[in-house]
Amino acid sequence: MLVVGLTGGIGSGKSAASKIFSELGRPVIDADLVAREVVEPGEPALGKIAAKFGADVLTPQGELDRASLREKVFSDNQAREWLEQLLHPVIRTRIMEKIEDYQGTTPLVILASPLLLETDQHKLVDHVVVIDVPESLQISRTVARDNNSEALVKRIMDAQLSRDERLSKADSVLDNGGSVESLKDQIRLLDLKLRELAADEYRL
Ligand SMILES: CC(C)(COP(=O)(O)OP(=O)(O)OC[C@H]1O[C@@H](n2cnc3c(N)ncnc32)[C@H](O)[C@@H]1O)[C@@H](O)C(=O)NCCC(=O)NCCS
Ligand SMILES: Nc1ncnc2c1ncn2[C@@H]1O[C@H](COP(=O)(O)OP(=O)(O)OP(=O)(O)O)[C@@H](O)[C@H]1O
Repeated sequence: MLVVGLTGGIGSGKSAASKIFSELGRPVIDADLVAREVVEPGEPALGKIAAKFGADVLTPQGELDRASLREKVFSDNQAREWLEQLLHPVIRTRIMEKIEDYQGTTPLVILASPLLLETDQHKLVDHVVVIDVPESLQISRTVARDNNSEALVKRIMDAQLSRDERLSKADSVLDNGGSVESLKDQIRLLDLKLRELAADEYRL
């Protein structure tokens, strides 16, 4: 099975691209969703986060108050690094389990992750696809989507690889500076190429 990493900065279009891959029948593992699973009530990580940051990172129902934690970790690098050291190993293990579950059921699986190249998640994939947009578009699309200020989006981008560094590590690039239709066309072509790569791997 070919494991394809799909990465890009905040607001670059990973979710949009994942949806298109899903429509083509490709299974997608979404690292952002995994990151949510590992802090659900009852998970050990949630208790550790509450012990570190205090009860104001929990909602009255005892769930993680994501907006509150977001403000804290993207204004304090030490706090962000603490959170990453707690969560990234757990997220990686869950991702590995999900990849294992797909073994033998599909020729290729997509791992969509904002931090594929920033963490050692990239070691889990055979091919890196970078979805690329100019930084100005990353900011405007994220601000339009979320209830986040431009300043916060820029701080989140500062915690991620630069556009050039990310592009330098790509095996394939999707240009999402145009329409969703254009993205679809690129993904249909890329999917053919990935299927060939998967078939080559099978023949080896
Ligand atoms: C701080 C948290 C609670 C904020 O939650 P929120 O619902 O606002 O954002 P969400 O999780 O949907 O992430 C949105 C985007 O923010 C960016 N982002 C998230 N965490 C990080 C990080 N540690 N470093 C850089 N960018 C990040 C990504 O582009 C991501 O797609 C959350 O992002 C989190 O738990 N982050 C730490 C875990 C992590 O690194 N997740 C990234 C996927 S492995
Ligand atoms: N080609 C496009 N044209 C216009 N809007 C787009 C395009 N691609 C994505 N968008 C919109 O831009 C926003 C960001 O896209 P998306 O949520 O897919 O990014 P993401 O990379 O998954 O972000 P994050 O890192 O925050 O999870 C969304 O509101 C999405 O609908």
